Amino acid sequence: EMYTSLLNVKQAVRVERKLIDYLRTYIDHELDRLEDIKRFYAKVSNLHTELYKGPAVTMANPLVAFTLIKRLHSEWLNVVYSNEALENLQALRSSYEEEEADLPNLEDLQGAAKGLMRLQDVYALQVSSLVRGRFQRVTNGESVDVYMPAVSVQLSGDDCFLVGKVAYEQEDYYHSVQWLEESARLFRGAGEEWSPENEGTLEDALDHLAFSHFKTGNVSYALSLSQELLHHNPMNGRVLQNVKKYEKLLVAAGPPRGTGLTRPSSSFLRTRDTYERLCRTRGSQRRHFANPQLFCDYFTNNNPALILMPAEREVVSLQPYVVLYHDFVTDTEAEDIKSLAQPGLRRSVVAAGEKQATADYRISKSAWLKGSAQSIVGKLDQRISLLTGLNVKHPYGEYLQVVNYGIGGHYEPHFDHATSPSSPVFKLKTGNRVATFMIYLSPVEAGGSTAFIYANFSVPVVEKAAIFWWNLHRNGEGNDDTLHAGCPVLIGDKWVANKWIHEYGQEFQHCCSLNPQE
Ligand SMILES: O=C(O)CCC(=O)C(=O)O
Ligand SMILES: [Fe+2]
Repeated sequence: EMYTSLLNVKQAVRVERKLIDYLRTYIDHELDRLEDIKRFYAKVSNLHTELYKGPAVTMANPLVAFTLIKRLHSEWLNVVYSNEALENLQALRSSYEEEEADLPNLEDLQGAAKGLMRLQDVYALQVSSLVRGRFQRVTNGESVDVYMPAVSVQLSGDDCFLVGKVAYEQEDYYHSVQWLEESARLFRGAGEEWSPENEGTLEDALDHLAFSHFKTGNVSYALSLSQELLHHNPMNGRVLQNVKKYEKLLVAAGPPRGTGLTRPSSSFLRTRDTYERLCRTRGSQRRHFANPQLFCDYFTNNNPALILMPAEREVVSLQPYVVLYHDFVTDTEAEDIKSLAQPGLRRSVVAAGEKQATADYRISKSAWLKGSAQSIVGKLDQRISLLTGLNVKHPYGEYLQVVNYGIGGHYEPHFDHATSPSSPVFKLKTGNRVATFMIYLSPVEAGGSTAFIYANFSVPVVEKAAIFWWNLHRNGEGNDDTLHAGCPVLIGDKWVANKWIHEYGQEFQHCCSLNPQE
């Protein structure tokens, strides 16, 4: 599950570097082999142009006759049946196989492709721009850059084919049409040139594209693509059948209907539009001047420990109550926390009934850090306690959960608190998650904001800052306004750390109330 954490993707670079070395060795050996063959070729052809001009004369020489017979009996055989090519290839393959455990698998490829399609959707990116290495969306009929990458990578026809095929296999023709269209265009542009690394061909792209169009109701386009395919391969029986079928359908159906290209439905359609709007606009926070109750200050919480080093507090929202503490951690602390977490990173899970399971709606890896009182984790606990006035010691606070997002990594709208009595949140026997304290351990170049769906605002990632909110009303009921999400990371390597604080242990710090409004 390499695609679920950018850290693992970075590690994959090292594997490819080794493969490059293996391929260099292979090429060198093959070049040596070809040199040897060329030398033999030159030797024999020289003999024929120089020595054998008058055969009767030359063969009278027993040495010439002997070497001819020897060559024909053994030298040619050794050259033609040489095992060297196979040995070279086998050496390459066995080196490659040594790295196999560290190579991405099919699930990784599919996960990465789905990540690209997620970014396409959430940020309304144009596929035709993406394949040119640009992150653009159409606004008022014009392509505008959402982000300008420092390095731009173009996609090949085969790259697009693979993304399109992942969509196609999920019967998601909305995406397969767009990606296969680009694939066919790029394959056409590349001409008939064959590349050994490719998985698909123009024919494959046309085949999948035609069927995708047929499935979305565009029969006439499906027909013309199939005809184009037959032009390249007139003997493809299946496509010949399809052409007949499409022609019949077109006669029967009369003039074409509008085609139905709609995005596949998801589990959270109701909040999807708001979620995506909040992710797209970095400036979707409310304006401070619009509400004087939203302010910035230096906060000490009346605690002597904070008087000399007050926290820079920014009240972001009142309902739900959300605050940002700027510069909550130092660069070194953030780096240390990330390194401590690295060995323990595992695919993130979500509550599924009483159990926990992986899900497409949360793409990241996470690790739990216990840490003693003297450790960095302990120091952060202390600082969280000072700021929030809450008891964060285990089991009143959960261990620190460090999260690293993957390709298009995200966490769709959810509550941090348990919404069912059977939730694993209650395993600690310290009640529900009353509050969330989340630290942004890295900057993110684009995307990755934290969006509050019902409250209608989003907070962009602020490196080294921490965000805090109450999940429960004072009467213990969950506050629905805290429905929130981690937007897909467009560009960057996003790391956060979650500290979830429970109800118990706070009796003197955070008083209960029966008023459901508080
Ligand atoms: O990464 C984010 O911005 C939000 C993460 C989150 O909500 C969570 O981990 O529960
Ligand atoms: Fe959350």
